[in-house]
Amino acid sequence: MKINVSIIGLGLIGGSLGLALKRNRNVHVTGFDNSYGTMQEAYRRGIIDTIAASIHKVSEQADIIIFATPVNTTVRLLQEVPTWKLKDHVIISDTGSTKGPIMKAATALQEHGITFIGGHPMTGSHKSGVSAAREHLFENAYYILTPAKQVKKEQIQMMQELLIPTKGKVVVIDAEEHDRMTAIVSHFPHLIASSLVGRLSEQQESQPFVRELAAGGFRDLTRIASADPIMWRDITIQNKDELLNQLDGWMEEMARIRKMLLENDPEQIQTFFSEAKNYRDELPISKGALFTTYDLHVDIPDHPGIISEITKILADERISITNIRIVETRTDVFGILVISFQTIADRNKAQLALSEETDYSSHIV
Ligand SMILES: NC(=O)c1ccc[n+]([C@@H]2O[C@H](COP(=O)([O-])OP(=O)(O)OC[C@H]3O[C@@H](n4cnc5c(N)ncnc54)[C@H](O)[C@@H]3O)[C@@H](O)[C@H]2O)c1
Ligand SMILES: O=C(O)C(=O)C[C@]1(C(=O)O)C=C[C@@H](O)C=C1
Repeated sequence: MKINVSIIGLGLIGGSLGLALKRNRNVHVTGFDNSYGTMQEAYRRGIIDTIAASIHKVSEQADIIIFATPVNTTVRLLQEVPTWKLKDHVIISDTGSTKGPIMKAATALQEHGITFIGGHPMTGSHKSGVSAAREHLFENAYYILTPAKQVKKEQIQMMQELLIPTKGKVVVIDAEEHDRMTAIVSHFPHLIASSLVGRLSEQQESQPFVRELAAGGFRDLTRIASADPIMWRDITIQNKDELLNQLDGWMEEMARIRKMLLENDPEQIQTFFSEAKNYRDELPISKGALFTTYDLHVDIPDHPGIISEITKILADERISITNIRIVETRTDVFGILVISFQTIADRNKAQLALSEETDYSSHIV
């Protein structure tokens, strides 16, 4: 018997989830999105098996319904759920970046005997929409579950089993704890990134050339400011209290930094940067598979045509590469070519092919 999963909202997360869940051939995915074009693309790309004719049709056959809509929309739709025709044993979940208001809306579902298990994959992108959806988005990333009170262990287990093909690390966390933790690691950094961009835009008025100078540092720190404003509007509204706590702490921190600048003590300034560097370097930052690449370093002789020689070997083996760059060209014999792959398997295959076809040594660092 197939498990019928319905996904509402087929953007980056809903689309990626459809692709990942369909790795289990026993899962049938029905999808609904309020953009018909999105549903068509999702069907064409094999993200969903069936397009639902309406949001109500999503629910009738579903064993599991997952909302992957912006969080304010999810709250609104959850309020409608008790009027939908549902299977008795249905489990409802979501992927929202905030959990407080969603779990509150879910309380009403419980009163109607409907099971709700909140969900939040801690991976994503500043890109949105179905075209950004990727099957391996969730690999190695934490996938948080926040079950409503009274949800049975077996139902949580069912949800955990459903998520196995995502290859994410499923953990159960209390919703309040979730919102406090995601405020510092995700939501507040988005506010800071957007406000830094705002500062640059302001300074550009008096110094038009300044935007041309924004290089790697500014780019890395502000990538997330390119994320979808509707998604971040909703998250900010829903996690307002935790964000205010973060902002208060940040303002105290900025006052300390101001004092440090005024005192201009080299030792104190170095300690400030050292402490941050040491802590940052030890962080187990999970990038989420979308931006994770697996690099192979190849020692290459410094002669023209070397890159095309190597890419031809990889192309003949049908190995896709996501990036290729020379990180070091030395005046002596060798340079280092770094080739990035999307999977470990591709990197291993490439290393084998290069060892068979060339004398260049390669290393995984
Ligand atoms: N983007 C991320 O990095 C990320 C990561 C983890 C979790 N999330 C959460 O996952 C959810 C989806 O985010 P996303 O990045 O996939 O957004 P997205 O914009 O890529 O996709 C949202 C989809 O929902 C559809 N939609 C909007 N209103 C709808 C409605 N009323 N009925 C049906 N479909 C509707 C949109 O057309 C769109 O296709 C959000 O709750 C977000 O907080 C996002
Ligand atoms: O990688 C990104 O661009 C993200 O913003 C992903 C990110 C985050 O890390 O803050 C954003 C929102 C989520 O709910 C989870 C992950």
